[in-house]
Amino acid sequence: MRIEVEEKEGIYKVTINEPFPPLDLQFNGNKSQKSLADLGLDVTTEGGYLVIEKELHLKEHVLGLGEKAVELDRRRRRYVMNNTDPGIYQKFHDPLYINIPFMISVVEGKATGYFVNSASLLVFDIGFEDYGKVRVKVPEEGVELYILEGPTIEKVLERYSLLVGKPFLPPKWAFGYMISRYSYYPQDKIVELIDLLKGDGFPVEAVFLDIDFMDSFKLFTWHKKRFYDPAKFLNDVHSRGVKVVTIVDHSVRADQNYEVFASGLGKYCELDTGELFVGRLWPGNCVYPDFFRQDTREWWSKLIADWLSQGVDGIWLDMNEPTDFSRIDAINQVFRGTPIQVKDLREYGRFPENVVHYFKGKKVPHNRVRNAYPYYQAMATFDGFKSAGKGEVFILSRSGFAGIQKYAFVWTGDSTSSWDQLRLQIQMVLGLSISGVPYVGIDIGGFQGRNQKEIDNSPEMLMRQFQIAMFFPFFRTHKAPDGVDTEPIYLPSYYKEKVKKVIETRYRFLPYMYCLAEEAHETGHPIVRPLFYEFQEDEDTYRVDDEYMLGSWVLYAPVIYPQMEVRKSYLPVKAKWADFWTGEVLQGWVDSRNDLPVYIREGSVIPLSEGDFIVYGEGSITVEGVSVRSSGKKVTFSKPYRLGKLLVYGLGPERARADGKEVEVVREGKVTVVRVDGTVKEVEME
Ligand SMILES: OC[C@H]1O[C@H](O[C@H]2[C@H](O)[C@@H](O)[C@@H](O[C@H]3[C@H](O)[C@@H](O)[C@@H](O)O[C@@H]3CO)O[C@@H]2CO)[C@H](O)[C@@H](O)[C@@H]1O
Repeated sequence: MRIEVEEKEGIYKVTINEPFPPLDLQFNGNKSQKSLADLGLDVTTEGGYLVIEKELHLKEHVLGLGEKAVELDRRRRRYVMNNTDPGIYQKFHDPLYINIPFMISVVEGKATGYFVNSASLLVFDIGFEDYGKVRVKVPEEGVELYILEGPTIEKVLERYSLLVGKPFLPPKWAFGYMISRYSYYPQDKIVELIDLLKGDGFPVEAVFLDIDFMDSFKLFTWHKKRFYDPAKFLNDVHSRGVKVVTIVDHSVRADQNYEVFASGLGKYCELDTGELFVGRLWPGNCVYPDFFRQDTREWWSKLIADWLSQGVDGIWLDMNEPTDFSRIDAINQVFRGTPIQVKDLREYGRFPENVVHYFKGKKVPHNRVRNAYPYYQAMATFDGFKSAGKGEVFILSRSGFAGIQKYAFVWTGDSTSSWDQLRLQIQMVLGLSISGVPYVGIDIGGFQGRNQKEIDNSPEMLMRQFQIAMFFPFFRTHKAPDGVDTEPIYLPSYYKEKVKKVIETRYRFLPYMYCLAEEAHETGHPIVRPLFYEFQEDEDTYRVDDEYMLGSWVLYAPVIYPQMEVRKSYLPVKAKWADFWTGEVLQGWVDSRNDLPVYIREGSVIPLSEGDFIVYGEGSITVEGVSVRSSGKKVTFSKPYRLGKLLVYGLGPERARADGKEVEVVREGKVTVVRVDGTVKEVEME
């Protein structure tokens, strides 16, 4: 076995034999003096597999690996990395849509990252098969492996994003409330729905069009009756300040009279015999672009650019694991009319094994690179935005691989509206965040309609889903055709008001969330974070995965149990916290009776809507190019700033002066409110 180790700035690259990596990472390291053993690793071969091994310490935490329907600490389980459309999933189902071969190990407070640059079916066994070992099975003869030094989890993520790519910077509207349904139509009803929502006081930033907007599911077409005048539709929606995002699957209808199909011949996935691979998806017989090919990506980018140029604002890439129904349809066909029901067809929703791609001048079996398909599709789609001259990019992708953060938002797919899944959805979102994907969210409302007994269609459940998602970067309601309506206007008044409060609170924190998006773009830091990200040495935080942080300064402990009156939450003891609503200063295990338990960490300067700021002790932040500093007694802006109110937590002032002039100071509970409402450079408090 040939093994080479290179190093550069805290990153080690281990090359084993002759790899064929899916991502071309520009590393350029120097030859390292360290051996594999010095890095705590061992590599062996076992029945055609490479096996990478390391010790699993008794008090080690293992994090990451993308979208996994389990607890955030991945110990004592085996994970399969193979992008899959599960149709429906519950906790512990594996694999799901997004698989990222990147894990972070934390041993005695010291974090180290491991990234395996392979898009084939890897198996990560974290102390399951062998109690004291982490073993990664690679079905290849050669592989590229990167070890990323910490010592903090944050530093590992910074190094990972330097290596694999930094998150793109989305437009501000992407963080607002968006509506979606499988499927909204006809066009006038959508406009009416937007008016109803807005009329009831709900903001709407974007509307998503699911597959029924197309003519016979042909990509880049409009259904002639349902969208009788697309230009009018786009104009009607835009004139209401709302963006339009359309779904674009990877399935091109195989139809000689369909221009897109004809224009792409020679660029689709093939079988190893050289024949075109004709599969089945929503359009019936269809073909799939081979996104591993440069010429396919260029062709696709042009299609995307043309589509966007009519005024479409965003693209939703669905089914891009990639999924194909041909084998599922064939199996169902065999048993049609019999009492036999095949229970789990998930395995068969993937491309057959004899599909090949043309990648970097080689003919490669699909399974060797499968997990990177959505990455290359998203890359080509992103380029489409650029060639259309769009200043803003919005892509939502269901599947993903390492690097998807450079191009897209992701969400957790076809979730279920059940109590069990409330906690699971938080875990899945945080699991993705900690795997380098900051723009993530869920189907608020739970996608599944009425096809399972666990589904809870109660207003309380819908309200709780809005609540858990309050600070998730992606914030969209979406539902299957047979489910209840999830837009909040359909809720009974008590719950409607509660959801309004969630949306208002989210919008209140949007300026802060956007600062975090900028931080993610510059550094690779996640927007929502598990508690252990901020408090790596606090062992309690590794088992608390029903709370999350928004950046470093806001902790949120959503209510996830039915009829819960008191929410017990953990506020890490290394910091001091103030209840956002009351200003009460707290620490450790606390009880909250509030529906939205939000806590502010000491040391924060947090921009809110309407030019307001929270200040709690000494801290700083940069918002829209203005850097804001608080010494606890004085808040200074680097440029004149139109300030609304300062909400001062902790010890409040008796008197305040803005640029030397006395201003009003009032108390709201334990929060001191300094009202300024004007352009200032400095506010002093006594
Ligand atoms: O564009 C329409 C929606 O497409 C996605 O969801 C589909 C999913 O990918 C399919 O696998 C399938 O799932 C169903 C499954 O086949 C069936 O056995 C049963 O278990 O129910 C599953 C869910 O209904 O159909 C889904 C669409 O119904 C995408 O994830 C959605 O967001 C899109 O709205």
